[in-house]
Amino acid sequence: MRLKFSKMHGLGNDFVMLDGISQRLKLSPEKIRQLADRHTGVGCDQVLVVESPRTPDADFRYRIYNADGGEVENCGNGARCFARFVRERRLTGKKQLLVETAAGMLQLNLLDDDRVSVDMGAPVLEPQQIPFAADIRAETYPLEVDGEVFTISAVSMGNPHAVLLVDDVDAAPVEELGPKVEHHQRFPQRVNVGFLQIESRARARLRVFERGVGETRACGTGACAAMVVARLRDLVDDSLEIQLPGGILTIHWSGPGQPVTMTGPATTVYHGQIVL
Ligand SMILES: N[C@H](CCC[C@H](N)C(=O)O)C(=O)O
Repeated sequence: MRLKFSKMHGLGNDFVMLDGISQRLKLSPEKIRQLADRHTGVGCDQVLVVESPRTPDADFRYRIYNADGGEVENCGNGARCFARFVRERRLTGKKQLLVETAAGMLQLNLLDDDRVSVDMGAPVLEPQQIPFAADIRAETYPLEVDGEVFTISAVSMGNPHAVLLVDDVDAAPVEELGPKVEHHQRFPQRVNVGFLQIESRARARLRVFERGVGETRACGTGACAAMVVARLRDLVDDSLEIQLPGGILTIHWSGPGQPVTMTGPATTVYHGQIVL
């Protein structure tokens, strides 16, 4: 199968973007893993597929696959790159897009300063909807890992996130603790793991060990989850600049039941073809 693709990234969280409208795609988990492989394929954190919408008021549908081949519900950096991709491929002339994802509808806005703003929807905090094994909803939960108890918060942005507060992200045990929390039995669908350092009520630093990928240079849904957790604990105000290893995302959230808005760049690196 010969596939045309675009290689893109959002602050270094990189993607293989596929137009599933102009070309018929049959992508098994094995083919996704092959595409994502940084030695034998194109190499990326996630593979994103553009499809025609299934509901009348949506402009497109977009599907997200982690490098391990698993399909997931949401991808914030990917949503920004998606908006740039469909414009550059002339699949639309619009600057405001309504897009179906497995997590629900996303509103994407291409801004004049070349960034993309995404209404990521409202966070979900009920444990069983995250999903996370807990009797009642709380701001924080004790999580035992190898006999040590860590304090986490749990939230869904359509995809599950655990957030831990740390004093210094550079010294955070991302590689060692990340996979153990990702695969913790209290997260039946595994989980993305954020390490969050609050610098002020308007600035924070974040590293994310992503479900199905490992540590990425940025994670949009992770930044949204971190904002929600910090805001609920009254550590930040409604607008937060989050510094990730790959760069800065601006997140706005005015409180429970309200949507989280994420704004940042989306970059096209090159276009290519691959034979799978
Ligand atoms: N990098 C993506 C998150 C992908 C989440 C994926 N790792 C999952 O399993 O939910 C983002 O910018 O939101």
